Amino acid sequence: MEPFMQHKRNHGDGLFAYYKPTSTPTATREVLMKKCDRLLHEKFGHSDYKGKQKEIIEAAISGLDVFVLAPTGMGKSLCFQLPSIASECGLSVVVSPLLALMKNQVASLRDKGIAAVSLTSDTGKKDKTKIFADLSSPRPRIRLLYTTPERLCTQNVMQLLAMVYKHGFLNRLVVDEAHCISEWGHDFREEYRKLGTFRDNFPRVPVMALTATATDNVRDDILCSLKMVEDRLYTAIHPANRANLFYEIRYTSGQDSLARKSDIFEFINTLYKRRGRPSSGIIYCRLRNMCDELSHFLRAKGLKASSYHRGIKSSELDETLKQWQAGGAEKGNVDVVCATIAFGMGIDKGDVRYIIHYDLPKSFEGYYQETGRAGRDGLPSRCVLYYTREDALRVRGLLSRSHAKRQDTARMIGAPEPSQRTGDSFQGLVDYAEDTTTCRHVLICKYLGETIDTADEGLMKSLCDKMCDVCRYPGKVRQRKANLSSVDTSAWMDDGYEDEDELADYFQFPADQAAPEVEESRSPTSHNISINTDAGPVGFQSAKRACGGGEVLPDSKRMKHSVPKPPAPLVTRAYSSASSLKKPFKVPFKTPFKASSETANADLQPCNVDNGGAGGSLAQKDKDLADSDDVQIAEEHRGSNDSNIESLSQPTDQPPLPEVAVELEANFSQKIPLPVRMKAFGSIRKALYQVLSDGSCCNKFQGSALPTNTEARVSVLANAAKAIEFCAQTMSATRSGYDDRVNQKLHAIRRLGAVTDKADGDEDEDEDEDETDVVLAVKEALDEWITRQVRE
Ligand SMILES: Nc1ncnc2c1ncn2[C@@H]1O[C@H](COP(=O)(O)OP(=O)(O)OP(=O)(O)O)[C@@H](O)[C@H]1O
Repeated sequence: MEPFMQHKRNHGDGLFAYYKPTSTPTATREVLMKKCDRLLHEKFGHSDYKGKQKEIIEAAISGLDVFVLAPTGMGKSLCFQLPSIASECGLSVVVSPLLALMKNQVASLRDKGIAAVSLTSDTGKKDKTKIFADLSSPRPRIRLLYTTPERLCTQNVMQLLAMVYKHGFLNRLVVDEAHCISEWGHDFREEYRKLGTFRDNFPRVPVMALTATATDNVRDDILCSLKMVEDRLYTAIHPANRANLFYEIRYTSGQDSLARKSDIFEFINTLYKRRGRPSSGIIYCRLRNMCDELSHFLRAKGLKASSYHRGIKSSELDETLKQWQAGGAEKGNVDVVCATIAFGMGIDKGDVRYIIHYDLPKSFEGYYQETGRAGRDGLPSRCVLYYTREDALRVRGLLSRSHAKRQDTARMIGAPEPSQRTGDSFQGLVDYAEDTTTCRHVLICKYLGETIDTADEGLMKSLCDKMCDVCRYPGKVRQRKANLSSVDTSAWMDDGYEDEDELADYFQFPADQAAPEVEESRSPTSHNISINTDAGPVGFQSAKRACGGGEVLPDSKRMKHSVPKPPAPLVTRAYSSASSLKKPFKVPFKTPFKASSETANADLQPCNVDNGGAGGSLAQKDKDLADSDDVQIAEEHRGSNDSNIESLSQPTDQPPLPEVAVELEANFSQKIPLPVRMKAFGSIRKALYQVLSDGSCCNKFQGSALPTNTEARVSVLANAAKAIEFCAQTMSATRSGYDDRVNQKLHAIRRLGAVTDKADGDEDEDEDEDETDVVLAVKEALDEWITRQVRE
């Protein structure tokens, strides 16, 4: 077994590291280390190294490959920044997943007078020219070049680096947030996997990979992908524990959002009173509209709150970040940010005193990363997670439907079975929340693959000195858990992945995308739900096995036994383009679609709709559901048909879109009037046609180009538009919500058409949700068409 495979986070001596001597002369190393010590004070203003920083830096300047696993806020950046500037000259290339992360680091380095630049889609032409000129010179002056994996792997950049390498000035490759490399990592980004070519091209250049959340599998995957070499590898693994964070779960039931918001206000207010001044904090919400609602609520109560998500203009986001970083003491500044995961990696503010999760994150690692924004100055800080079983079921439903969709797609295109990693990570989080007997710190460390001897009192005290609700007030925690809705574990065992037909009816989202908006008002207050109440060792065993045990993840069986069926009230006749697209495209028009008052000014070509099919069954379904929330919402909005769906004008040089016959997907609810849906469908179809018909973005669809035959092309795009419309419709309980979602899809289609360097624009999962829907819908329509061709 390779040495790195043996490394485990270990709490015995706190740290675990391998070090191998290299050919770098000792004298040179000593000189460089002295310089690092000096720069640590002079440039970075720190009095001493933290954790294993010194050893890591020593290994780096010795020319070794380095793998660093250290908790959030430990100071990983310094581990590559310091060696990069300690050497007399030469370039370090830093690969980072997020523009925001790069921006922050580059700005901070430049403030210190260090020649750092970023090369991304944001970089202006002039700056790009300067960077290229400098790197092509015989002795480049740039010391740190931040870039994305996509850009790094372009021919231009590789050629440029080849020149730097030839001149002997390519010092190292740094891969920050390296878990993105691994399919087992929660932020997996396919493009990262190409980074191994760096080693092929520049074999003498050392590589450093850093992450806060890597299980054994992830670690092995990273080392293997980057082709890091065993006999020149230094591994530094820090314990994951953040002893200064107080972890707490607040158990509630149902979706009483007012009660939860009030509770959050009380929590913040009490904290302010206790400290005698406001404190910085972040409240994470899965949904954008909840960020807005909550920040509005808190502002109305007198707190300096602001919303942060990808639905807000980036200039406004920059402003919010600035105001929050400045703290709320000044007029106009901000204390608390209500944010989606867009506000995540790269946020480095020392004095964040609390992190609240308004609802459940989608993965354990996400939770760990997000809580890791708190207390980076080492002072006590609080992390509160609001937990309801209804929410757990909702997220579980999303993830399982997404998994089913991936399986479908994989089967269709003959790709390997997708891993169940996301579902297992989420299960780990549910087990963590359900556990009221084990210290939260212990649970986190165990989840991340550490071995903890709970009989070792000294160790236990060092992990958690009454810094979690379970250790601080165990009785109260158990009492509070009684607030949760009751469970029916038999449902857990009986339902799940078996009923493919039913699952195929659910809305499907990619597991690694932000959850879609689901109107709170539609949520049930109690269900027969299937949560494993007997978490703790057993629950965690599975999570650990899933992420750290080195085993490839199981089997549909495990999914079957651990994935509950989403609660009935959330189940509408949902989007399933996979199944719906299997139906042959309908050419004959049953009932011509008539332009009504609300569609008279629609910028779409006339379409035809099968009212008899869709409408008829809808009427029956509405009758059946006469008392449901859906219908009530529909009643409220009946008659308000003014559309806010954006128009996409068709370029004059394109011929008008050919007419198609289409039968929109039926739904139980008629909350969105059919003519409005038809208009949306037309706009989406037109947008797809404009953006995709030249074939320029076919790489997004596994290289499949749209059919050249006009009739087939029209059919594919209409089917895709139908799926996208239904996707927007299914998740909307109100007209305005529907309009917003359709507009988001239209924007996503436009983004697809823009020439982008994906990672550069891809700053958060949340941002890409719509784009992914669009891509999936088109892919499925294409697959369906290809399958039909083959059959015929
Ligand atoms: N030796 C040190 N002494 C004191 N503070 C330090 C030291 N090294 C780094 N820091 C500070 O620790 C904070 C966290 O650093 P950094 O952002 O590099 O953490 P990280 O490990 O990359 O965290 P994350 O994974 O959450 O991004 C920064 O504010 C940094 O200035």
